This record gives sequence, structure tokens and C-alpha cells, in this order.
Amino acid sequence: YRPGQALMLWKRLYGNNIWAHSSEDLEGLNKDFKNMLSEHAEFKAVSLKDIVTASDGTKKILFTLEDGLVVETVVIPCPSGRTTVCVSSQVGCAMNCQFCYTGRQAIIFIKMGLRRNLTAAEIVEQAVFARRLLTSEVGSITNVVFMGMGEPLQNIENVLQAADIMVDEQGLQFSPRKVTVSTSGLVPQLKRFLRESNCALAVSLNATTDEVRNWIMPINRKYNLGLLLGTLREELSSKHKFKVLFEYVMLAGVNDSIDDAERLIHLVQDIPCKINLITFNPHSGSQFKPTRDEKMIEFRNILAKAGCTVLLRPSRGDDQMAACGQLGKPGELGAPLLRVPAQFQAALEVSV
Ligand SMILES: C[S@@+](CC[C@H](N)C(=O)[O-])C[C@H]1O[C@@H](n2cnc3c(N)ncnc32)[C@H](O)[C@@H]1O
Ligand code: SF4
Repeated sequence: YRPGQALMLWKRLYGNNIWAHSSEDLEGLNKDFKNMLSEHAEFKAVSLKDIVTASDGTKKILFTLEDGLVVETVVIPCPSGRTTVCVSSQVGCAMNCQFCYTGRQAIIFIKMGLRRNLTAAEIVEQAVFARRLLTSEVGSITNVVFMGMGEPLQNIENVLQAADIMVDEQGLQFSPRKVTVSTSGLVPQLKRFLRESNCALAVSLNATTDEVRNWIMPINRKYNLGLLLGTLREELSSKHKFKVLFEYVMLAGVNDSIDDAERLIHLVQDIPCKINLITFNPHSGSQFKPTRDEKMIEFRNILAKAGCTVLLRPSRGDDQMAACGQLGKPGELGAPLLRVPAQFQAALEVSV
């Protein structure tokens, strides 16, 4: 097709807020181009199933995919004027992180094989749909984070393509610094991401020792802290523009001690980074408890005093299961809990 036609199509669909369900909706385009589109283009990658709004204004949007599976997207407005859309990259997640609702559902998907990766179109459509549907209500979408259901880097091909479309001048036109892909730490894919994408990277760290990380994020048994952080140290030094964002979900009695704060300072030394301390969002069947606010502030202060850029990120949308780690279909919990190391059994009140 000719580039002029593609641009015209883009302007019609996105510039004018047109929701095209088939090539018949595209009046004014030449016949050959319409025919080509009918053959090659996906017109409706996702369909709206439901929207629920939490008391803080966070919206969880449920989409049905063509094969009947459901994914969730979250739109988070902030009083500062920033509105973030959190997109899913997979149906379910195979990583089985112990504190994550999506991960707890994972065993069902592992048994059946991971349900599936989302296509680039299904990922981009979540952001387009959110923008089209919610801009009038929540202000324009300013940021995209790949922090919904799934491990984005396990679906790297489609995620790279989706992120490219989001930042392309003829795509969604987000600045690359406003599009963040978050990973639990798949090291080879992380290297590829840093080399091939100009978008920002977030790494879910969540522990300061291999023992704890092996337990709460089993991916650490394959790519441990030393390997993960060593890779970031090497790859971020010259090639990538933005600081990496470390996410650290605070779990009472598990990863929130003063020793953890001191180890964290040491671990991230020499890595250009920011740290987000995240309030744990509880969900049914979860064995963890959130760290108390005073303790989070104390932890934050230790990091800040050592010169780290650190932010406390309160929970958003949690009364509608729209918060981080709460996405997934209720009633499908099934992943087995991994063995709790002996020294944490009291903190979790686990009966031995
Ligand atoms: C749901 S994950 C999706 C992106 C990717 N799979 C990852 O782990 O980075 C996004 C973030 O949510 C965090 N998270 C998971 N479960 C959580 C929970 N119950 N409460 C708070 N944050 C949680 C993860 O640590 C991660 O930083
Ligand atoms: S935290 Fe991320 S990687 Fe871990 S189970 Fe949840 S979605 Fe998957």
C-alpha cells in the first residue's frame, strides 16, 4: 500500500475517533486499499466486556478477545494530571510469583500450557480503546505501563512491536520515556529489549537475597540477583537512555527489614535507577501482609539518606481488584504455594 493511504487511514481511525468494525466503515478510501485491508488488517482485536470503577477513580476495563478469552486493562488517573494506562501482555502468567494474583492463577495455565501471548494488535488496542473511551472522563492518557497481566518479556516479539507502535509518530505518539515495560527478570530477553527498544524499563526486584527471591519469584532460580543486576549494570551503562525503575513490593516480615534496606542500597549501587516502594495489594488466598505505613516510610528514608531516588507508591484501585497484582478472573485460584523458608513462617503465621 502507499504510505499516504496508511496515513489517511490512521487519521480517519484515530485522529477522528472513529471506531471501525470493518473495511465497510472506511468511506472515502480507494477500493483496492479497502480490499487489501479486508484481507490483511485486524479491525477489532478486542471487544469491551465490562468497566468497573474503584472509589479512587481507577478503572478496570475487561476485554473479550476473538477466541473468547478475557484480559484486563487498568486506567489510573492521578490528581497531578497524569493518567496511566496499564496494559496486559499475556492471558495469565507462567511465572508463579507468590504474591501476585495473576501468578497464583498460573498453574492452571501451566497445566494447559500458557493460555497465550497477546498479539501486538491486542496490546495496542487496549491503549487505543482506553484513550478513546476514557479521555473525556479522566483526561488524556499520558503514560503506558506494561504492568497488567503477564510477563511482557516472555512475549517479547509482540511487546517490542506494540511498544514501537505506541511511540511511533504515525502511531500513538507517546514519548518513549512515557512507555514502560516491566519484567520479573528474564535476562536474555531483557538484554534484547534494552538493545532494540527505546522505551523505559522497570524490573520487579522485590527481594534483596536469592533465598527470598527464589521463594517469592521462582524466575530467580534461573536468573539470580547477581546475574540480573550484573546484566543491568553492563547494558545500562551506555546504550539505554533512561534510568531503570526498580519495583519493590513491601511484604511484612519478608523483605522490609532494615537489613533489606541496606542490602538494597548495595545491590543497586552503580545502576542508574529509581526505586518504587509498592504497597502490597492483598487478594483472596494470599499469605502475605502489607508492610505498615510507618515502616515503609522508615525504609524509604534509609534509601533516600543513602542517595537513592525513591518513591512510595500507594495502592490504587484495590477495592475493585484493579490494583497491581490483582488482575485475573476471580474464582480461579489454584497455584500451589511454594515452601515458606523456616525463618519467615512466623511472619506469615504459617502453621508448620
Ligand atoms: C503484575 S506485574 C506485571 C509485569 C511483570 N510481569 C512484572 O512482574 O514486572 C506488575 C507489578 O506488580 C507487582 N505486583 C504483583 N503482585 C502484586 C501485589 N499483590 N501487590 C502489589 N504489587 C504487586 C509486581 O511486583 C510488578 O512490579
Ligand atoms: S508479578 Fe509479573 S511475572 Fe510475577 S506472576 Fe505477576 S504478572 Fe507474572
